[in-house]
Amino acid sequence: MDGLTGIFAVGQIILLAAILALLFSQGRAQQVNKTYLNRESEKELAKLNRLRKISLTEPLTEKTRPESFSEIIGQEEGICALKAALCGPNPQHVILYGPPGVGKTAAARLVLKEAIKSPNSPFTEEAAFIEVDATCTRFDERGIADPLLGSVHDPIYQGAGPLGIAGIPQPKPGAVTKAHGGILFIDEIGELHPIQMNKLLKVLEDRKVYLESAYYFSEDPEIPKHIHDIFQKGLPADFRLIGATTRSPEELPSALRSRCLEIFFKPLGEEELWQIAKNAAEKIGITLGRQALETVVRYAKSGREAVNLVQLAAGMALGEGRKRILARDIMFVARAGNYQPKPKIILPEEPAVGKALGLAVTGPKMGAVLAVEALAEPAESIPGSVCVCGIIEEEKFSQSHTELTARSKIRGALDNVFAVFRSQTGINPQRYDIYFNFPAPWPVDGPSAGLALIIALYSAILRRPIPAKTAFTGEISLLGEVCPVGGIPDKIEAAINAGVKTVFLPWGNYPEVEDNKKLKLVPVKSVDEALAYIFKEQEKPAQTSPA
Ligand SMILES: Nc1ncnc2c1ncn2[C@@H]1O[C@H](COP(=O)(O)OP(=O)(O)OP(=O)(O)O)[C@@H](O)[C@H]1O
Repeated sequence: MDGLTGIFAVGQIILLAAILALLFSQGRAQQVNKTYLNRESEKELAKLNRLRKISLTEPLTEKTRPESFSEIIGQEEGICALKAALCGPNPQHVILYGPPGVGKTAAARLVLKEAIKSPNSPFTEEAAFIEVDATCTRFDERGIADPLLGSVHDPIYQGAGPLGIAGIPQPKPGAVTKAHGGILFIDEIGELHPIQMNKLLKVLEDRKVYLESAYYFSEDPEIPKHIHDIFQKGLPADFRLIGATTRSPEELPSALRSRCLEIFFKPLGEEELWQIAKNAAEKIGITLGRQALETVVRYAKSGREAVNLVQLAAGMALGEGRKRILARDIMFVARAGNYQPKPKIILPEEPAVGKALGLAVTGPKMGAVLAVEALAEPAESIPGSVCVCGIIEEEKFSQSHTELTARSKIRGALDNVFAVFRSQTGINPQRYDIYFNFPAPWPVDGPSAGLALIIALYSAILRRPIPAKTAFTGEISLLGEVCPVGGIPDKIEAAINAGVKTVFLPWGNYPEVEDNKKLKLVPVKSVDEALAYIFKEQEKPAQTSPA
């Protein structure tokens, strides 16, 4: 018995010694490991600090970035609306629409500072401005990673740390929580994945984010209090959203649009691009001659392009020891960057047969002047042919899951034009071979070209010249009425920029027109009236401002 006890005791001692040896070797291994990690970390830190000591000069893009609203050129209306939306006591969510590079991001970045200055603003000095680009917000449908909305790091994942080892899920706040109390700016919001868009809408509604995890149990006493709190009450996400997009409003979900104030930034005109280029050159301490500015304006389609041209040309000039940018520097940069000169409509200086000017809208706040050419020759056989170039022939649209195809609106307008022409003049247009051409850089559509079309047709068949620098907009009905159309303010602005001197427009649109001295506006109720004023030179009282 005693012998057995002795053997047992010896065994216990050996076991204890083995356990102690194991623990010791583990402890030592950990110690070695820790020392190794510390040494590696120090090396990496030293490398990082060396990198941080290296710094290049401030990029020219940074130097030319607008620092106040007054430096954002040509967007006074948009900025005024943005301030109204965000600088008052009840800030609203906003969507900024507009073509690329016209100052949307620049304005969004400045508005929070402006709002904080306002005495009754709910934004405090600490309010955050968080910027996210929807084209690169990645997410995982299981909610493992979502830098926009927040995610949960579940204990099954590697690197879950002490909480993970203890089986505790860890919530990670996303940009919506980081922006709490401030502004979340989502650039290119139109590109947001539909799943994220829906989740974002829910956050806008609740003003908090609810996170979920299969590893969360509300009864688990091991889970720390703050994690219970997050899973049960959600993470705070009370911010104001500014979304910016180059898409048109119809392409954005209506649920988002209905929650936001929609603000449109306009494409920049020649004078504005001129000013932007001039300011950019001043900011980087270089001069830009008149010819160089003219070249910038010819090639730049946006504020960003104007600034980019100046910056690169400045690099060239400085490289050659010059403090002045020449037109040839801009030309070189434009050619190297494959910039194409902007299509520019050349207005006829003299009255011309068969050449009318139409007014179009190519997007939100984007008006354009386009030429409408018509040629008519007596046909060899009746009916004569009709040839139309430069228009959209057919339109496709979906309705209740059905794909429909319709004739384009301009095709319909053409049919009305022939019918009205015949009833107005008694001349059968089928006795002619008729050619229409729209020499625009994009395919033309819409019923508002009706008035320009009938004027061009009348001029071509009756060989009557159309007055120079005169543009027409208006839909015509089968009975010859000139009906109201959309986009009048933008069309008028485009007409002024192109050098048009007289615009014929529908009487019904006249009240929308703002007072202006740069253009003669002639409102008409019928085709008959328009033809009379243009071709029979009847006196129409000139009106330059709405009655
Ligand atoms: N209206 C403007 N006035 C002054 N500078 C401008 C203007 N528009 C653009 N710029 C210049 O171009 C740069 C880029 O503009 P910004 O990022 O604001 O354009 P954006 O409309 O947000 O374009 P995107 O839709 O491509 O993001 C600005 O930092 C500024 O230097």
